[in-house]
Amino acid sequence: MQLPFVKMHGCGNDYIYFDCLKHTVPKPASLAKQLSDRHFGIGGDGIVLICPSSVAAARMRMYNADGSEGKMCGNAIRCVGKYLYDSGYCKKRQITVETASGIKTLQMQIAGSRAVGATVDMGPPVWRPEQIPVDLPGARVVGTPVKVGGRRYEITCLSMGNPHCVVFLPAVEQLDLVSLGRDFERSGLFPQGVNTEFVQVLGPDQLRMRVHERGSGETLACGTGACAAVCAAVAAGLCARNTEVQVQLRGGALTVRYAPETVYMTGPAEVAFTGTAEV
Ligand SMILES: N[C@H](CCC[C@H](N)C(=O)O)C(=O)O
Repeated sequence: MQLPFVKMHGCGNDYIYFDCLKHTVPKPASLAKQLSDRHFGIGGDGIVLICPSSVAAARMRMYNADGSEGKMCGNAIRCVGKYLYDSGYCKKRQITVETASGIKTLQMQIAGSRAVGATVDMGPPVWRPEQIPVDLPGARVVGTPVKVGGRRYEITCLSMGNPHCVVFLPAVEQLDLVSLGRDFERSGLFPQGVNTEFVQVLGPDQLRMRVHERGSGETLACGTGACAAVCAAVAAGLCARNTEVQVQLRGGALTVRYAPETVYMTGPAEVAFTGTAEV
């Protein structure tokens, strides 16, 4: 079966998008594994289905490269908004998208007849959520001491609709994220897996971050991860609340504001190419 797709990315966090408002995608989990392969498939961090919704402009379902389904994806939701706007499904500046972690509201950034990015109301963080049972001696909301891969770290765990573990380090560029990310995944601390962010504080409104994502490994950017990093930095007193924090990632920069009642994430959404997949 031939299925049209659009390859889009947010700061290099790239997914293969299918318009399920028109088409049906069979076995999305196995398709995600097949098409995400950067040698034998199209290549990507996973796939995203843009589906009908009775409560929003559309429903986003995203699958990581290993076929596991994620509950929220910050970079992908901006691209879903772009697709809905550019294709004429929803030619409005404010677009709602239903996700497995609730309905999110996007304010689209428009250039000419196309959307180029969005500010997303991501909702407030959930501290020490049930899917991250890090109940250790001395466990605290910020900076719980743990031993992973034989080394000591202080971790801050929270959910942005998906589970995150934030680790502040003096430098992140030289880290071996493949083995470090795998150590955290295999630590036994996170039975449902976790997205781990390694964060270097550059200033009160600037962070540098690398991320090892649950189900995809190191990605060039992670929208929910950037939000988790800023919330953890505010909780640790490293950034100020309600300040626009620039989060530098390998694939570009995101702006995150941890406001009194919610978290706003602003960033780009870009089309790389379109095509047809044989599924
Ligand atoms: N790997 C994540 C989903 C993708 C999140 C990330 N790409 C983002 O932009 O938020 C999970 O399984 O929870």
